Amino acid sequence: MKRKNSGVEIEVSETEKKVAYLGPPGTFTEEALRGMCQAYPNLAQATFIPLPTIADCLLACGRKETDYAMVPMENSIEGSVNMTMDWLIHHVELLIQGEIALLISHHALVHPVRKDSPLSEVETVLSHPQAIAQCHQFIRRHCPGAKIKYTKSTAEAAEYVAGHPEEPLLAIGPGTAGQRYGLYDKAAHIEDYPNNYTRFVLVGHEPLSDKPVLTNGQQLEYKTTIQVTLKEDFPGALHQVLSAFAWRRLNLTRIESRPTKKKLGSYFFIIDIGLGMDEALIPGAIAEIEALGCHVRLLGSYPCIIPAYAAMPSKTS
Ligand SMILES: O=C(O)C(=O)Cc1ccccc1
Repeated sequence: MKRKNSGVEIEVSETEKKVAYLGPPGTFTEEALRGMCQAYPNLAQATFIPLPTIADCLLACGRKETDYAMVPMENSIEGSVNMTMDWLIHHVELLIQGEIALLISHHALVHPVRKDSPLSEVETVLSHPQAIAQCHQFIRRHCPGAKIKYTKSTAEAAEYVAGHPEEPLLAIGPGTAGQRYGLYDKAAHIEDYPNNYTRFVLVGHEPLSDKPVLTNGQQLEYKTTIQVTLKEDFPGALHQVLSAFAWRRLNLTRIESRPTKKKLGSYFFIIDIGLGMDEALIPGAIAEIEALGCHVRLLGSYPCIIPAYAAMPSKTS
C-alpha cells in the first residue's frame, strides 16, 4: 500500500521497520538517528524516511505508516522545540521510546561561487529557527544587513543555497550538510554559546527491541515524561503535584508549561522525572496526583544516551 505525506510517497509494508525523520538528508536529526542506530543495532536495519517537517514525521508515525519518528525535542540554548511538544500533546498518541543528546555545532555555508566573497555581502541567511536563534551574535556581527529566512530544517537551507548560486545567500547548519550539498564552509562553530546540546527523541508505538550499546564513554540514564493537567479552581494544585515527587525524593529534570489551546491562561505541565517507570515510586506519585483530581498522561519512560563530553545542564529539583 502507498500513502502520500507532504508529497512524499511512503511504502507501507509490515516486514521491515521504518523510521521517519526530519529531513532532507543532512539534518542534525539524521545525525541523531545515526547515533541511535549505533546504540541500537536492530534499528540500523530499518528504512529511514526523510520528511519535510516535524509534524509530517509525527503524523506518519501516528498513522502507523512508520514504526518510529525521530525529532528534535529540546535545545540547551533555545529551550523546547514547540512544534514537537505541541504535536505530541495535541495531535498524536505516541510514546517516547528513546532519547539521545547531541553536541550541536553550526557552520556558515555558502555556494562555492561565493567562497571568496565577504560575509558582509550576504543578503539572506537561511536556516531552521532553532539554528538561527543559536547563532544570533554571529549573524549580527558578520551579516548585519541580512534578512532572515526560516526553513523547515538546516539541510533544507543548505539544499536551497546549493540550488541558487546567483543569490547572495548563507545557510547555517551542520558541516556534513555543507559537504552533502557541495557548499563552501566559511566558518565553523558559529553558535553563540559552547555546550550547545540538543535532545532528540525517538517516538513510536513499540519499545525498542534491544538494550542500548554505549560507545565512547556515553552514559545511560532513564527518564519518565508525563503531562499533567491541573484541576481547575484548585489553589496550590501545582505545589501539591510537585510535593508528590518531592517526598518520594524523585528528581525532576524538567518542568514546563504548554498552553492547552482551549483558553487563555490554561496550561498543561510537562514533567520529566529522572527515573524509569519502576514498580512503586512513579506509579505511586501518579496515583497521588490523580487522587488530587488532576489528569496524568504518560508520554514515555525511556533510556537516554548522553555523550561523555557533555557537561549537561544541572538537574532542577
Ligand atoms: O534542522 C535540523 O537540522 C534539525 O535537525 C533541527 C535542529 C535545528 C537546529 C539545532 C538542532 C536541531
